[in-house]
Amino acid sequence: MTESNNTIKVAVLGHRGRMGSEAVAAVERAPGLELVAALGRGDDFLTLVDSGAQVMIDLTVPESTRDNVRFAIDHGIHAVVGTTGWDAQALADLESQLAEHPEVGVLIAPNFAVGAVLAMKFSEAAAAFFESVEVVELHHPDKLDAPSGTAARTASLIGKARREAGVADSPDATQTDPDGARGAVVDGVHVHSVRMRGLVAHQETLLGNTGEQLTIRHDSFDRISFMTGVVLGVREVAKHPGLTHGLDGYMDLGL
Ligand SMILES: NC(=O)C1=CN([C@@H]2O[C@H](COP(=O)(O)OP(=O)(O)OC[C@H]3O[C@@H](n4cnc5c(N)ncnc54)[C@H](O)[C@@H]3O)[C@@H](O)[C@H]2O)C=CC1
Ligand SMILES: O=C(O)C1=N[C@H](C(=O)O)C[C@H](O)C1
Repeated sequence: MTESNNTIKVAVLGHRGRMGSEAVAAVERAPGLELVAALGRGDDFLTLVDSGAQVMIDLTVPESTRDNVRFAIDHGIHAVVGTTGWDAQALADLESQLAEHPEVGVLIAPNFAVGAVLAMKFSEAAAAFFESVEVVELHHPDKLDAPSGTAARTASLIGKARREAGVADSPDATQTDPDGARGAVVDGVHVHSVRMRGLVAHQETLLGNTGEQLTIRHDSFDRISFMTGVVLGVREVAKHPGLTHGLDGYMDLGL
C-alpha cells in the first residue's frame, strides 16, 4: 500500500493491553502517524482492511500473533510485531509467506527499547570472549511466556557467536537437576526467568572468565521505554520489504 499525504495509517492490535494502550497513545502523539483502527480480542479483523491501515502494530498474545500477521500480509499491510512466540519455525513460515508478497515488510522486534537492543548486540559481541555465559531475565508476574522473547533472542545471538568463534558451551559440572534449577537452555545458553510484582522488564547477561565477570544489564522501568522503537518501526517498516528480525535492522549501530 502507498502512503497518502505522507501520513502513515496505523492500526493497533491488542489496544486494551499494557503495551497496546501505550502504543495507541504513542501513535496518536507521533507526527505523521494516524491511528485508523484499534482492535482487541474478538473484534472483526476486516476492520483492519476497511480502515485503510498501511501498518499494523501487533501487541497481542503468542497464540494469536502468527495468524494476525498472516492476515496482514495477505492484505498487503505491513506489520510491526512486538508480541512474543516467534520461534525458528514460525519465522521460516513467515519468510515463505513473505516471498509471495515481496512488497510487504514485517518487523519482528523481540524488544523495542533502545537499551535492550544495544544490550543484545553487546552480549553478542562479548559472547566469544568469556568461558561462561548465562542470561537472567526478570519480569512482571502477569507475563504469559518464559523465557522472555528478548532472553531467547539474546541467547540465540550468543550461541551463534560462540559457535562461529569455535567456543565451547559454558562449563557446568551439574549432574543432578530434577527441578530445573539450572534454567532453560536456548542455543546452548542457560536462561533463568524471574517473575516478581513491581518489575516491568529487566535482563542481565552474565559473562565470566577466571577472576573476572562482565554484566550487561538493561532495565525497562516503564513501558514508555518501548515507544520510541514502536514509532521507529512504524516509520521504517514499509521501506524494508521482507522480514526484519530485531529493531537493530532499522538502526545504524556501527557494531
Ligand atoms: N517487543 C517489545 O518491546 C515488547 C513486547 N511485549 C510483548 O507484547 C505482548 C503483549 O504484552 P502485554 O501488553 O503486556 O500483554 P497484555 O495481556 O496486557 O495485552 C495483550 C492484549 O491483546 C489482546 N488480544 C489477545 N488476542 C488478540 C487478538 N487476536 N486480536 C487483538 N487483540 C488480542 C488481549 O485481550 C489483551 O488486551 C506479549 O507477547 C509481550 O511479551 C511486551 C512488552 C515489550
Ligand atoms: O511481556 C513483557 O512485558 C515483555 N515482553 C518482551 C519479551 O518477552 O522479551 C519484551 C520485554 O521484555 C517486555
